[in-house]
Amino acid sequence: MRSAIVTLLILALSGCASQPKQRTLYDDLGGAEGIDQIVSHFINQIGHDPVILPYFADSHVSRFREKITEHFCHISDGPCAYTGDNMVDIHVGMDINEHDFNRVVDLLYNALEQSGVPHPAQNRLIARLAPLRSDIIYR
Ligand code: HEM
Repeated sequence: MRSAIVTLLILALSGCASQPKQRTLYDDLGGAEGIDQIVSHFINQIGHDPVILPYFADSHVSRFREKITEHFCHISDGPCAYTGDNMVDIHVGMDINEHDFNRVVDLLYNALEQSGVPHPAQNRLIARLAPLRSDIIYR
């Protein structure tokens, strides 16, 4: 009886060990700390870009930081809910063209590079953001 219980315990424990948590894009971006760093570099990139900065003239950096952090976390399968506005509502009235959209993507690439994110993870994040393009441009 005792050995049966021990066997069951061992089986239960090895069952736990054989199901490791699936590695997510969030993990590959460096988790919460990594995304914090990416967002800091991204905001810095925007702050130095003469074409993109004017779009943010009336924005609150602290809110943008909080919501874009949640957004990147959520879209990369991290443990966060996105509590900001939807993509259309945010960008409506900005009349963003394709050129400026691509420019923001380039700024994000720069931020990912500065944060030391490996290239495959950079491309995976951008691939998840790309489908949002039609909600953002010409609104
Ligand atoms: C895939 C690309 C993009 C994503 C995922 C994205 C996402 C976001 C998010 C999450 C916010 C904060 C939402 C909130 O406050 O509730 C935001 C705000 C903003 N975005 Fe975007 N965005 C993108 C592209 C762009 C582009 C291309 C521009 C301009 C060229 C832009 C300009 C802005 C501005 C100005 C704000 C601040 C709005 C405000 O303060 O009310 N975004 N964006």
